[in-house]
Amino acid sequence: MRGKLRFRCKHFAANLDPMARLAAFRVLPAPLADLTAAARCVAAYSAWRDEPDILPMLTGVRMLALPHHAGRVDTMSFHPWRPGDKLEPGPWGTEQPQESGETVVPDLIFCPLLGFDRAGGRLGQGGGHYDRYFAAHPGILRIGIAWSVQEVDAVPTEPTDARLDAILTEQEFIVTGDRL
Ligand SMILES: Nc1nc2c(c(=O)[nH]1)N(C=O)[C@@H](CNc1ccc(C(=O)N[C@@H](CCC(=O)O)C(=O)O)cc1)CN2
Ligand SMILES: Nc1ncnc2c1ncn2[C@@H]1O[C@H](COP(=O)(O)OP(=O)(O)OP(=O)(O)O)[C@@H](O)[C@H]1O
Repeated sequence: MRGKLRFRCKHFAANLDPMARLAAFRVLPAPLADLTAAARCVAAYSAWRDEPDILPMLTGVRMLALPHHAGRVDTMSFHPWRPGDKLEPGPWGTEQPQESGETVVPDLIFCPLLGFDRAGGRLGQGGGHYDRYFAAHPGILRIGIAWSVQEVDAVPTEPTDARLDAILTEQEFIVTGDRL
């Protein structure tokens, strides 16, 4: 399923009309705009490969944080980051903030994914990094970010998978939990 979804995502992104790409993920829908405005800290990610770039849409938030790996390890933390701050390659190939020693626990996490379903199922890159973080911090709201073509009927779930509260695509805001 990961292979199929990577392929889908790559070709969808490559064939996106430039105007559609410009318009995608530019404005937060109302419930998310209110939540991010009220949040002390919002976590996002630095777009990798064909992932949607959501950072331009989040310039107004009080504090932004990005995922950080101290090494090729299971765990992940979040470091405060300001637009313009330097990013460097992390141990898994994604870009991350420079080591600052400063970690923060966000109130809301916008997370990347490979696949999602309408029950809040999420398929990630396979490291279990977000799942472990969600398990350790169950109170944090989890909003998946995806292109609409990343939807599948049912993501195969494991007991350790944490369900998303909602998913935002270039077409739709899908509420999947009862926390929003
Ligand atoms: N933009 C972005 N940042 C992110 C994630 C993500 O999915 N997207 N992550 C989500 O958890 C974490 C990084 N975790 C990752 C885990 C595995 C692979 C991975 O399989 N990468 C390569 C192989 C890398 C290798 O083995 O050296 C690949 O896909 O080919 C990538 C990221 C934190 N930051
Ligand atoms: N809370 C957890 N505690 C311990 N192991 C976990 C936990 N969550 C996931 N794992 C393990 O991590 C591995 C990868 O998990 P999974 O396939 O769900 O990753 P993913 O959701 O695709 O990746 P990611 O969350 O990094 O985007 C699996 O072996 C899984 O059992």
